[in-house]
Amino acid sequence: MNGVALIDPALAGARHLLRQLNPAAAEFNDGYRMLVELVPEAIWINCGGQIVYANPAALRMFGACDPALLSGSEALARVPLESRHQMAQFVSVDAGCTQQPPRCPLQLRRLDGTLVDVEYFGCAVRFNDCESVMNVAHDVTERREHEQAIEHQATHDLLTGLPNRALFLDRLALAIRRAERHHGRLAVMFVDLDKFKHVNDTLGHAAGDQLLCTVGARLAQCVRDADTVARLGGDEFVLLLDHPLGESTPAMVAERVARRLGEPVTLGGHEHVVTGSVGISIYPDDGGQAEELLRQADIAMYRAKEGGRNGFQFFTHDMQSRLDARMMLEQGLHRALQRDEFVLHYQPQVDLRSGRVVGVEALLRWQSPELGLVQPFQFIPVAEESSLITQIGQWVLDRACATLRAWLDAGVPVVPIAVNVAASQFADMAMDQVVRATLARHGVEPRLLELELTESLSMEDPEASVALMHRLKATGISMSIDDFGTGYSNLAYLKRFPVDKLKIDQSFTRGLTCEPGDRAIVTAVIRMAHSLGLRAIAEGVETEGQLRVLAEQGCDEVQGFYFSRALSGSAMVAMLAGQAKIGLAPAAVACERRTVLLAAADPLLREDLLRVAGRAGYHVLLAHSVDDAYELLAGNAVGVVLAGQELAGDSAIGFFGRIKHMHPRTVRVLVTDDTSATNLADAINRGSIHQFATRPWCDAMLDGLLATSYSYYERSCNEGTEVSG
Ligand SMILES: Nc1nc2c(ncn2[C@@H]2O[C@H](COP(=O)(O)O[C@H]3[C@@H](O)[C@H](n4cnc5c(=O)[nH]c(N)nc54)O[C@@H]3COP(=O)(O)O)[C@@H](O)[C@H]2O)c(=O)[nH]1
Repeated sequence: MNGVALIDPALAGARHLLRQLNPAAAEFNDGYRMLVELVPEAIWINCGGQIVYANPAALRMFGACDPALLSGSEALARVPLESRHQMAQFVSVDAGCTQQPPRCPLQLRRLDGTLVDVEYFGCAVRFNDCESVMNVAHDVTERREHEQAIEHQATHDLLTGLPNRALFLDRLALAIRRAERHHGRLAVMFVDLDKFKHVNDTLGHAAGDQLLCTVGARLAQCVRDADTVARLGGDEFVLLLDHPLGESTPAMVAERVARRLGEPVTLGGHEHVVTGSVGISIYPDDGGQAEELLRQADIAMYRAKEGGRNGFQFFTHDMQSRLDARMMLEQGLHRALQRDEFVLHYQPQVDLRSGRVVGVEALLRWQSPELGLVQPFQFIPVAEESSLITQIGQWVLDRACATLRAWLDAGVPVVPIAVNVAASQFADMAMDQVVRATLARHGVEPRLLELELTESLSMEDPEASVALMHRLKATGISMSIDDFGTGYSNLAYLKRFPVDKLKIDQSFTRGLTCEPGDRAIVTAVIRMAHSLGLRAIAEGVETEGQLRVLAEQGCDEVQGFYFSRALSGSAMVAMLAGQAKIGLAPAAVACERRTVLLAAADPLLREDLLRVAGRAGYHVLLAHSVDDAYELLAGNAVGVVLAGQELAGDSAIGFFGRIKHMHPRTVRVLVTDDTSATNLADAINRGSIHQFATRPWCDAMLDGLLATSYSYYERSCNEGTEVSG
C-alpha cells in the first residue's frame, strides 16, 4: 500500500469489507488489498453520511489529488439531486445477496463541481463495525462520448456538420406533434442550389465542398436557433421553421435565403455568385406527416426551378396532381414500349432549287388505346427526364431503319430518314455501335440515315461529343444540328463537329417576314452554314412569304406545313412515289409593275386609296392586317407602302419600324389623325416613315401623295440607294 489510495483509518475496515465481499476468504490478505486498489471501478464507502474510504480509481474519478480532500467529506455532496433517488434503492441491498438490482446509469459530482456519467452499484456493508454503504461506480464518460460520436455521425452530415435527413425527419415529426397540440403552424423549406454541378465540374470537388459548407453556414444564419437546417445530400438543404410561425414568415425567410445565398463566395481565387431554388410546404395546410411535407417541399422546389431558378414556390395540390399525371404518363410510356404502341410519322424535307423531296424527318407519335394519338411534346420531355428516352430512341432508330428496308424492298424511290436524338441518348457513348448494329440488322446503307442532334446536347461535354460525332460520322451516316440558334453553342466547337447540315429553328422561320431580328439570324445562319461547307435547312415554313425569303437568302432546304405536315408511313410512300415537286412563282418586278401596298383598317380610307391608286394605274395589293401585309411584302416587289393609323395586329408606326429594316427600299407613307403624337415625330426622325397625310383627305391629295412617293422610290431604285426621309 503506498499510502495514497486508502484513507488511512479505514484500512482495518477495508479488510473487514473484503471479508464480507468474499466470505470464502478467511483473512484479508495482500492480494485482496491490491485488488481493491487496482480495480478500474471507483469504490468508496460512506459511513454516517461521510466518506470514510475511497480507492485510487474513486480519487481519480472525483478529481481528488489528495485523499484528505475526500476523507470525512459529506457523501451526498458527490451526488446531484437527480441521482439520489436512483442511489437510494441500493442502500438496503445486502452485499452477499445473489438477487442484486442491476447497475444503473447516473451522474456524480466531482470536487470541481462538474458531472461525471457512471454506471453505479451499491450495497449495505458493515465497515469498522458501523452500518455503511459501499459504492461502486464505473466511469462511462469515454464510452458515452464514443456513443455520442457514433450517434452524431449517424444523424449528421459529415461535411457540413448539419443534421442529416434522418434527424431532420425526427425533429420534423416532433415539431408536428408539438404544433398539433398547440394548434401551431410550421414550414418546411427545400433549398436546392442552381447549377451546383457546374461548380463541381469546373472548379473541382474541393471547391464544391467549400461551397456547400458556406451555404450550410449561411442558411443557419437565416433562421432562429430553435429552427433546424439540415443537409439531405448533394446540393440539397432543408429548413424547418418551427412553431410559432407568422403568416408571412416562410416567404420572408425564403427572400432572406435568396439574399444570403446571392452574396459572392470566393472559390478557387475567384468570386462566384450562387443561387438556389426554394420549395415550401406548410403544416397543417399541406399535410400532417413529416415525409409528406418534405416531399411536397421538394415538388414545390422543382416548380421553382422550372420557373427560372433563384425563386421560391409554395406547394399547391395542383402540383401534386400534375406530378401524379406525370407518373401515370411515365407508366403509360413503359407499357407503350412493351405493347408496341409507338408509330412514326414522316415530314418531307424539300430541296429549294429542285423543288424535290430530298429527305424525311421521322417524328414519333404514341397511339395510346386510352389517350388516342399523343403528340411528342406531351411525352418526350417526360421520357427525357426518365431513362425511357434511351429505349424509345432505340425503338425510333430501329423502326426508321426497318421502314427504309421496307421501302427499298417495295421499290419506293427512297430518300434518307432523319431521326431525332435526345441529349440523354447522346450521353450513351456507345451510340455509334448501336447505329452500326441497327443499320446492319436491316441491311440499310448508312447514307440513308441522318441523325438530328440538338446544340445543347453537343455542348454538355463538347470534347466527348466531338469524339462520338466523329465515330458516328465514320459509320457513313449524316448528321445535322437541330433547332440551331436556340441553344448556347460555342461556335469554336461548331467547326469541329463533323455535321452536314444546320437546321434553322422554326421560331426564327416564324419571324422571317415580320421580325427584323429573326430575319437577320436566319440570314446569318445560312451564310455561316455555307461558309462552313454545310447545307442549311429551315423548319416550320408555313407561308409562301417565308419560303420566298428563304429562297432569296439561298437556303438549301425547307420543311414545314406549307409543303406538308408529318404523314403516316403509307401517305409518305404515296408522296415519294408521286415525285411531288414544290414550285415558286417569281416575284413581280416593281419597276415594271408599279406596285403599292395599301394597309388600313378604316374601310373608307381603304376604298378611297383603292380607287385613286387603281385609277393611276398602280398594281394594288390590299392588306387587312399586318400579317397579310408582311406576307404580301415578302412575296412581291413593293415600291410604296401606304397605311392608315389603325391596323389590325399592330400600330402603323410599329409596322413601319419593322419594314424599314426588312424592306428598306420601300417608301412608307402614313395617313393619320394625330400629327401631334411624339412617336410620329420619332418615327419620321428614325426614317421609318417618309411622308404623312392628315384627315380630311380628298382624291387629289391621295393622288399627289402616291405620285410623289412613287417617284421617290423610282429615284432610289435608279440610284441604287435607300430612300432617305
Ligand atoms: N428525341 C426525339 N424527339 C422527337 C422525336 N419525334 C419528335 N420529337 C420531338 O418532339 C418535338 C415535337 O415534335 P412534333 O410534334 O412531331 O413536331 C414536329 C413537326 O410536326 C413540327 N413542325 C414541322 N413543320 C411545322 C410547321 O410548319 N409549323 C409548326 N407549327 N410546326 C411544324 O415541328 C416538329 C419538328 O421539330 P424538329 O425535330 O425540331 O425538327 C420536336 O422537338 C421533335 O424534335 C423522336 O423520335 N425522338
